[in-house]
Amino acid sequence: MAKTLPELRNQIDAVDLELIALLNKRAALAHEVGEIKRLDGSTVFRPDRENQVISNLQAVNQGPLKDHSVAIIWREIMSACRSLEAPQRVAYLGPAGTFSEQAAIQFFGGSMARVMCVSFDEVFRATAAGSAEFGVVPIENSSEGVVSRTLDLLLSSPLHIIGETSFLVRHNLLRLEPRLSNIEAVYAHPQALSQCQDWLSTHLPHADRRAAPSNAEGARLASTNPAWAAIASERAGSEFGLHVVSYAIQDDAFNRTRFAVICLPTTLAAPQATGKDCVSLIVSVNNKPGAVHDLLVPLKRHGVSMTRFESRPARSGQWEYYFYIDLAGHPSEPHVAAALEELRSLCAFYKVLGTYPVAE
Ligand SMILES: O=C(O)C(=O)C[C@]1(C(=O)O)C=C[C@@H](O)C=C1
Repeated sequence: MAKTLPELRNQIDAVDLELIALLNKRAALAHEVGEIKRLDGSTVFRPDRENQVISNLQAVNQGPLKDHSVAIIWREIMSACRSLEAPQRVAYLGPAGTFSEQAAIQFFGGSMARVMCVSFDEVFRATAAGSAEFGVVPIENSSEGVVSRTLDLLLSSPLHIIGETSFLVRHNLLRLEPRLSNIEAVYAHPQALSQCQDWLSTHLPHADRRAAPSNAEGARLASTNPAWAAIASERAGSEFGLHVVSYAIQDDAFNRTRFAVICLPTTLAAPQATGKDCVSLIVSVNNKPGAVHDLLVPLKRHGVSMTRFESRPARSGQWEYYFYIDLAGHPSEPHVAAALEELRSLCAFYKVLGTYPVAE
């Protein structure tokens, strides 16, 4: 006979009692690890170890929980364990409700300490100055391309990339009034305005498009005037008491944004190899015929795949460029090390931005 609702709930309560005891047992062990780290002065947060923990569990997971859910649950468990030592101070573009905040929570879990900044420049400054241990910044969007300010800041910054995270970004039109009519102006970060430009031209051709420092700040502005709207996440809407007038208005249904996690090399050295890693570099070559082709030769020779290739003007006025290159692999693998060494010998400028595990 099928179990009744009270019987099932009693069983769930009993399992939860076992879980809370086990979780606390786990937290006590993690705390012991934390003590060892405190004595030898090493960093509490070890993203490579966390990825290993999650992939070990996914390998034995028989469901019904999905592997993706296992990753989310254990990220939070480890975030809670880390916070017993000291919560990681993480800088990102605020206010509350930005996609950067969502990215930071996805990477560090909800037990981090939040350092909200007014611009990407401030995220870099706060992280380099030590008021935050880590920074989270958007690096590229699948429909709009690179976030050029982030790339330019990475060039001159002492910070390196130790991780990445990405998710589908859904933009919504938010407003005090639950209607699409009589909207004078739409506020959003310039990236969001351009990711929704077709929708805006079709549905709100007469509304003024106004740039805000962040989508969440746009939502705050929209909460001050009923004739204004904002493009932002549902979370930002509920933060500022706005209605969602239209859902998912981004022009590309698969609009994905990738974020980089940055820190000083003294906070955390490059994560160890996990088997699914990436090396990010910035290089430049002297402006001569075939120079870019030459860059690719060592990669081909040593069998290293290039997963990304972007260029940014070097601002020398000479039509020179910096190339932002991502390679699959880890420098501890001999073929990757050999390719990097050869590449370095060809470049007028060569900077390793970081080596880190690739996001799922
Ligand atoms: O294994 C460690 O180094 C730990 O500190 C334990 C633990 C965990 O909870 O499993 C916590 C923090 C680290 O980021 C990695 C893993």
